[in-house]
Amino acid sequence: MIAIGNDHTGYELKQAILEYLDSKGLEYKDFGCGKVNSSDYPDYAKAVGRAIQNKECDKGILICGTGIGISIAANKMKGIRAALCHDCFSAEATRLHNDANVLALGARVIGIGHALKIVETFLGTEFSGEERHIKRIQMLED
Ligand SMILES: O=C(CO)[C@H](O)[C@H](O)[C@H](O)COP(=O)(O)O
Repeated sequence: MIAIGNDHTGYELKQAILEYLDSKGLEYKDFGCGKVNSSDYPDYAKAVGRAIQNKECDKGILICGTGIGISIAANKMKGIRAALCHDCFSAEATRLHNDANVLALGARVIGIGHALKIVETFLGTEFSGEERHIKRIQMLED
């Protein structure tokens, strides 16, 4: 189950991602926000992070204007490894090496087509499980 959340800047991109997830038969839970003029990205980072912490969801996607604020917020939560990715190489590497459980995107930075490829890459890549990466992730947790 994928948790998804966005601030006001990310609504259109989220709708495109939801359509993509539907087309692939992937289940998600949408934590907002809807189409509003203004909202505060920490609220949505917190909702998505909590859903992962309590194991309601196993991965998350967060969107704000740059992806920066919402990833900073998510990364303050224990067990959350949010990766801001605007290219497929990073999206693949962060799954392989960091076992990132949240993908952050900047809706004001990249186009929808590119973002969907990044989502596909992120969701389609498994953690490598290599010992050195497990050790480093444990160091992050500690
Ligand atoms: O947090 C951000 C920057 O790191 C996001 O891009 C926000 O979406 C942005 O700050 C929202 O700005 P706005 O002027 O309130 O639309």
